[in-house]
Amino acid sequence: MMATSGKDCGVKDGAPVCCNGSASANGAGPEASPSPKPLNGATVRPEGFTFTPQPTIEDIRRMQAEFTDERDWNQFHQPRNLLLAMVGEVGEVSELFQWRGEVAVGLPGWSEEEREQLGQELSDVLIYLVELAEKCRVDLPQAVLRKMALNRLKYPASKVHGSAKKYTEYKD
Ligand SMILES: Nc1ccn([C@H]2C[C@H](O)[C@@H](COP(=O)(O)OP(=O)(O)OP(=O)(O)O)O2)c(=O)n1
Repeated sequence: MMATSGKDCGVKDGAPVCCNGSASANGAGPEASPSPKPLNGATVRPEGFTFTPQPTIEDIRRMQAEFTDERDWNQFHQPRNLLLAMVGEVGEVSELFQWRGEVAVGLPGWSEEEREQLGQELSDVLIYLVELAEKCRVDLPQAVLRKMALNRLKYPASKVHGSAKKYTEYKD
């Protein structure tokens, strides 16, 4: 989703917190992106890819709400409808990958048309996900922060580094 670099999120007093950092924008692929500066010893990814900071998840919620209101479509956009619509769009993303071999980061060999198609299908998934969260009254950005804090607790880096095992497989 909309990611910003320069944010350092964690848990303080049992609650997820985020420290402000400057968000960086580039709006283009790896070549146009300056390498992000290391933060708190974090690894700098060699490809240096970041998202642009806008639109935020709230921006997307508002734009889709306007789109839906203008068409009198809320009657069709109940939670179950949105869930099924989102799953259908996930299927459309899958179609782009289904008959290929392993696909490497950056999608080498994909045409511009295929990349554009992927961007559209991923956007459909996100749009329906955000509206589903809205209609279920889930504050998605805050829910994500809490979930990522839980993930860090379940998977301490010092314990699971280099292993893809599920947390239930650890004995201690
Ligand atoms: N009832 C609808 C229909 C469409 N959309 C919006 C949200 C999605 O971003 C996009 C989905 O449009 P389509 O159902 O036409 O699906 P695709 O854009 O994927 O077209 P296709 O199925 O031809 O690939 O439009 C919506 O909010 N509510």
